[in-house]
Amino acid sequence: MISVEEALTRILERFRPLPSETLGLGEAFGRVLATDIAARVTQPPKAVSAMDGYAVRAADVAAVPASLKVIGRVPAGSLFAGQLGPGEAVRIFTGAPLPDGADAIVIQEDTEVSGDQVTVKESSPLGHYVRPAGLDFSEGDAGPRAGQRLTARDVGLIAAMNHPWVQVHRRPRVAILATGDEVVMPGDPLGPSQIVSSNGLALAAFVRACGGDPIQLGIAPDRSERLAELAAGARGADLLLTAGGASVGEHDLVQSALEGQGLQLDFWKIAMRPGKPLMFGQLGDTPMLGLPGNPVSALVCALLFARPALNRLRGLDSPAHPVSPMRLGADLPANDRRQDYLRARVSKDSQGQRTATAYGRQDSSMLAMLAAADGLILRPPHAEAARSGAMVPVMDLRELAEGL
Ligand SMILES: Nc1nc2c(c(=O)[nH]1)N[C@H]1C(S)=C(S)[C@@H](COP(=O)(O)OP(=O)(O)OC[C@H]3O[C@@H](n4cnc5c(N)ncnc54)[C@H](O)[C@@H]3O)O[C@H]1N2
Ligand code: MOO
Repeated sequence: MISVEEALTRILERFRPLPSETLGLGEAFGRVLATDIAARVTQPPKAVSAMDGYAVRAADVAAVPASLKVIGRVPAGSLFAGQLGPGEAVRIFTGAPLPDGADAIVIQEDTEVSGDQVTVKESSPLGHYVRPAGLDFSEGDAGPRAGQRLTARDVGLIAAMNHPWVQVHRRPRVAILATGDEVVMPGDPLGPSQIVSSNGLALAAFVRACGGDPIQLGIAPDRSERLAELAAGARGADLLLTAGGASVGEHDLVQSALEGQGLQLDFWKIAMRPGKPLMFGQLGDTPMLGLPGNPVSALVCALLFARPALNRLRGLDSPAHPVSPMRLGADLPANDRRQDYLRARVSKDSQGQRTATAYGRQDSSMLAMLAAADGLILRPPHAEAARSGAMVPVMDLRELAEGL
């Protein structure tokens, strides 16, 4: 058995960012930029008013009340053709360019209008309510960078920088193959000793949450030829995930069946719980992660190993799993040689201090508990017994995996 760290290092060595593609900005949310963005325009392009009111010369309204002659109006999107002279004002609206000669805005609430005269009741210092050209950014300024996952804010900024298209990394294509004679799809006829398959659908959802496109290869029965046939559908995918058949029983056929198809095994078995029988290798051009069949093991391994691989494929450079220290809510016994990921409830006290309490029974078949869990308490190999109140590392499932 190898350590979790070594397994992750060996997995990540096999993955490089996928090539980029050009996408309309409207489709780019959540994708990872392949190039740096620089502003193609200056925003705002000219000095503009930040309020509805009157463009004035600050000097003319230094002493109030001041009576000015309104010589025109300038809504947003137009330009005032003339020049504003002493004793004059121009009616102006939010976002409209300042007329030449004006250097301050008086908001309309501080004025009284009569005919073409406006009486200004409050003075307005130089530059008041004026947004100078380039306040937000100037042409050539740096925007979002290559390797950034685009948020709604980024999309807004890139649009404002006048880019209709962006270069983003292609989404990883992930083939998913569930295995086992005992599993059938939800809703299908269920034999007396059969159970409903959750792994394929859960992994596909997880792949989507990680920015990939899942390809369902179906459920392979425990027969090598059929398993190999279905796995052949992974050709062209960026990653093959199998679930089940990874362990040591005579019916655990994934390794032998795929070795018959040229699988180059890199490693098999990790000192972790859940997830010990995980295997990693290469089937043709496609890296393959053989996940254990227990639903919790499959998803925890996907989180620990498939997610960093997918992050690398989609151009993100954040393979590490964020882990934060939390207070332990109940005693834990000493650990054996497998690194443990204990499903736990996390609560927050009034000071925001978080406490993680492991569920009593930790069985890798218990999907309901995983779904209810807020976090995974990380117990390194041979960790000593820990008392309630001790600080322990926890992976926060609610913050972490965009949907695990
Ligand atoms: N003698 C040993 N037995 C086992 C060992 C071991 O070291 N020695 N390891 C155990 C561990 S740890 C795990 S984890 C499991 C993993 O086994 P497999 O990857 O071979 O998975 P299966 O045997 O195919 O299935 C395990 C379990 O999960 C259920 N399952 C499978 N597929 C699905 C699915 N699509 N949806 C829902 N549930 C699924 C299956 O019915 C089994 O109950 O091996 C231990 N055994
Ligand atoms: O991954 Mo097995 O995870 O210990 O049941």
